[in-house]
Amino acid sequence: MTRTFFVGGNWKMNGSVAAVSTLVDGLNTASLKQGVEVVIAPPALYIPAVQSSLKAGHVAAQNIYSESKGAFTGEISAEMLKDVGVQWVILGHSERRHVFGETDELIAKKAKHALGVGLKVIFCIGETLQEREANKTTEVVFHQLSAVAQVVSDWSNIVIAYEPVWAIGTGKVATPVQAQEVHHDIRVWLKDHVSPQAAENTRIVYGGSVNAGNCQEIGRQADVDGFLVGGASLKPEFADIINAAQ
Ligand SMILES: O=C[C@H](O)COP(=O)(O)O
Repeated sequence: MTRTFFVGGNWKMNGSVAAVSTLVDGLNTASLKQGVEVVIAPPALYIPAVQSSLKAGHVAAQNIYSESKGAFTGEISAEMLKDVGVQWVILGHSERRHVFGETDELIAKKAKHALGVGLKVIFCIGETLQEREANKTTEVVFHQLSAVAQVVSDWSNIVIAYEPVWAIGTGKVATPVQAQEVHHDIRVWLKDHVSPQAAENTRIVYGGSVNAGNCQEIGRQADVDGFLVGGASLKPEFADIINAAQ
């Protein structure tokens, strides 16, 4: 099976009514390669605006809580996303893990709930610089994967985003070889711990300082099936990254 190239734009906590309109207009008028799955994750408040105006892609939320409804001030649920027609959610982003203290267990619970409701999940994993320097990269990402594998058996609606924490927003992009190595290890892990089909079919995308200048080479790696882009998704160069699809 061919894995459709996937490019996500995670706007994080950036934007305004005016900026959303400019960004979406830019994407709507850009010349974009066909056959690339584009998913934009604006701040939740701007989801309806992007959803109603974006032509060449779908919309994701940047987070959900693991419960359906109730006394959880400030949170939104998978059911609410489904209710307004959102298909995707990002879970396990390193900023959720490190700024908001989300654990592997909570992220797994959210993933199970989101998938059960019918959402597709962009599941982020990745090691810190300290962990990489201690040669713990695979140990860390395998642990993050295992937490979800313990509660989810069907990975067909999951895109894995490998995002080394040291590369996020730092300008220090992983080399193509570094990205390929970890993506390959993740694919082997999927084969051994989920199924050969999951290994073959699951998209594994790279995130961390992707830009128009480095995307071609990284995107060419055998086990890199796309990108999750932060900073550059807020700029016109995001169209070039989409067009780097192999
Ligand atoms: O979700 C996106 C990643 O955190 C990458 O962010 P960045 O492209 O700004 O490094």
